[in-house]
Amino acid sequence: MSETVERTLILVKPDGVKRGQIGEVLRRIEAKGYRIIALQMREASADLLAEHYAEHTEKPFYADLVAYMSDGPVVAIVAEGERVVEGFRSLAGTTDPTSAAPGTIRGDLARDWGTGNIENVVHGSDAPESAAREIAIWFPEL
Ligand SMILES: Nc1ncnc2c1ncn2[C@@H]1O[C@H](COP(=O)(O)OP(=O)(O)OP(=O)(O)O)[C@@H](O)[C@H]1O
Repeated sequence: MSETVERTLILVKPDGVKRGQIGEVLRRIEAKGYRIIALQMREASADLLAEHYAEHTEKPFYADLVAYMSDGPVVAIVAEGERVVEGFRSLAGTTDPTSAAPGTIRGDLARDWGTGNIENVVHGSDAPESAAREIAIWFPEL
């Protein structure tokens, strides 16, 4: 890897898997020009989610977040490319799908379903340091 090549951890969350959006998310990652270097479908255990969402375990929405993220399999993806961490956040759009810009994954593929959860189809690491931490959690073999 050259010095500017980064990796990021992307999840297609259970709502995206259930709604048949795996292919569309992969298509957008590849259409942008990032390389998919690892991919797996799995159920996220409570322990894995506690590690992944370590910064949120004390938040009032944490129990609902775990219920949402455990409600079916997720697809974990490692993508690679120059500035891919920032680039995928830009493809994903803002956290709240109602206000996420059209053209983004969340803006185009998600909305508020009245469940009380923010169901927003994808996760993307928010910084190169979190990407390294999250990739080690989901893909310890990498
Ligand atoms: N106030 C909230 N109420 C309910 N769920 C929330 C709330 N804030 C965040 N979440 C859920 O927790 C996830 C992680 O929150 P975070 O603030 O890290 O958002 P994000 O960085 O946009 O999303 P992600 O980390 O999944 O890419 C969100 O994607 C959403 O599913």
